[in-house]
Order: sequence, then structure tokens, then C-alpha cells
Amino acid sequence: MITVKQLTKAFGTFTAVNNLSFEVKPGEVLGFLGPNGAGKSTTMKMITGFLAPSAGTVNIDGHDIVKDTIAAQRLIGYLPEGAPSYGEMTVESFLQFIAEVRGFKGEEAKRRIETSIQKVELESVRLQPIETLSKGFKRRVGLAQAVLHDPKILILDEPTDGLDPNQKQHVRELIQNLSKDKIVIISTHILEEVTAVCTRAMIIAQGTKVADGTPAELQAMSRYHNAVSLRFNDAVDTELLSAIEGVAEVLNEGDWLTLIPDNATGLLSRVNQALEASNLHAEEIFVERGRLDDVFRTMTREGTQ
Ligand SMILES: Nc1ncnc2c1ncn2[C@@H]1O[C@H](COP(=O)(O)OP(=O)(O)OP(=O)(O)O)[C@@H](O)[C@H]1O
Repeated sequence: MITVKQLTKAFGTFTAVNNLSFEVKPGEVLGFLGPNGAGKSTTMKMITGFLAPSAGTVNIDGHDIVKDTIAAQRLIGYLPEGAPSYGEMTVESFLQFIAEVRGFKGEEAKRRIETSIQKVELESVRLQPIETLSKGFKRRVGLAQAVLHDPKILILDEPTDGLDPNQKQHVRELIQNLSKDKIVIISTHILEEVTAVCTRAMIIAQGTKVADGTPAELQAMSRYHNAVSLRFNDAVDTELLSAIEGVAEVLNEGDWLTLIPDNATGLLSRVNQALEASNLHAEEIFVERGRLDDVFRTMTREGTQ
């Protein structure tokens, strides 16, 4: 379990992380979401013991990260932003170096290197210098060093940043496979990543937590939650749609018309009745769950709640 209490980091007069408190339990994959400069990396650096907090505490499975750093860090695998490594080393020699730093020797070190090469599929490049690898493979090397000691906790700072769509998908699958029974915290700008891999998401703005919940709970905070979207082949009088009981607003979104609900439920059946009564036929119609990008924009624009 990770317990973060009133965590704060000030750089001079600027407060990058402000009074952040939360817990993360095994099995959870928590996504940190937030605009540039929101304080995601700074929070991760404090959780992993690479930056001392100005105030507040981080407890990793009973170990205080400041007072009991080594014991806490043994439990953590960390992929820092940009996945730094030693470019002139080969994948294998870099992992050998990490194994030694982690205190593994001989057969045990060999076994762990083989397992992490296998887990993140680095077999084909194991003898290649890291600086000659593609971004996707470099990221995988970063993941391999993070999982080498089979940590209970994985902290991954923008693990798919700069990767092409295929590589992104691959790294997401790796994270899902690695996450069983572990605590995983990832930071990302990519909202689809939250729905793809996270069981929980936290939106951070100006160093403060502004939302925290499952992806579905966050989507439900959007004004598009339970909105009805329709596509017609022919032009439709939007007055007719805005007159339907429970419609707060009609949005024209390209080929689609989206009916934003007021607080009433059951909008879809009223829309269907109104279409039938007016003899109108929608080519496509669906009820939206809500949009994370809308929640993200609203929450981060408003700043703190
Ligand atoms: N060592 C430092 N000295 C001064 N300011 C810093 C330092 N490190 C970070 N900051 C500032 O703290 C704020 C938060 O930075 P941080 O890197 O944590 O944001 P982030 O949410 O990870 O952003 P991004 O999404 O761009 O990676 C930024 O305004 C940054 O400029």
C-alpha cells in the first residue's frame, strides 16, 4: 500500500505540489493526468525518494520514504521521465549493471536479467548498444530495469510518450501484464490510455488533486454523460430536438447532433418518441458514457475545487 499524506514541494516561492493526499492499494493501476507542469513528475520523484518533500509524508508498505529510503526503494521499480539509461552499454550489460546495483549476483542476477528480457521482449536487441535502439525499444529497456527485481510497486513516468501507435499499444499490454497484484502508478497526457490501462485516475492541476475516481466515474462527471448523439442523412430542424423534455442543449458536431441532458434520466426514450412523432429517422443513435477530455478540460481550467 502507498499512503501519501499532505505531500508538498516548493521550489523557492513556487509550489509545484500542494498538499496532496491519497492511498493506492495492490491491484490498482492509478493514472496521473494533468496538463504540462501540473506536478505529476515531481510527485513521482517524491514517492520514489529521488526528491525530498518540503512537507508531508510518503509511506511505502510501512516504510517512510525519507526515513527508511532503501527499504522503501527495494519495493519500487521506477521508470523516470524520458527513460534515461547509459547509451553506450548494450541492453544486456545495462541490465547486468542494474542487477548488481540491486544486489543480485551470479546465477540469481542471470536469471533475473533473462526474465526481464523475456517479460518486455528485448531478446532481438539484447546485444545492441542502447543508443542505437528505436524509442520504443529504449522505453522497453527502461521497463526492463524497472521490473528486474520484481517489485511490488511500479512507478512509470509517461511510459508511452513519443511512441508510435503500435509501440504504445505494445507498452500498454506490457503494463497490463506486469500489473497483476502490483501497485502501478503511471503518468500520462493521453486520455485513451487511462481507459485502456488504468483502474483509477487522478487529475492533478497546479499541484493539487482536482478529481479522483475510476475512469467510468470520471466520465460520469462530464456534461456528455447520458447525452444522446444522433446522425441524420438529411438536415433536421434542431428546434425540434431542443424542445424535447430533458434536453439542455443541442450541439452540432460535424455529422452528429449531440443532445446534452439536463439532470433528467431516460432521455433516449423521449428522443425516440419525438422522432417517431415527427416521422424522422436517425441513421445512427447512441447514448454517451461521458467524455474524459471534457472532464479534463473543465477540471484543469477551473484549477482547484
Ligand atoms: N528542480 C526544479 N526547480 C524549479 N522548478 C521545478 C523543478 N522541477 C520542476 N519544477 C517546476 O514544477 C512544476 C511541476 O513540474 P513537473 O515536472 O512535476 O510537472 P508535470 O506535471 O510532470 O509536467 P509534464 O506533463 O510537462 O511532464 C513545473 O512548473 C516545473 O517547471
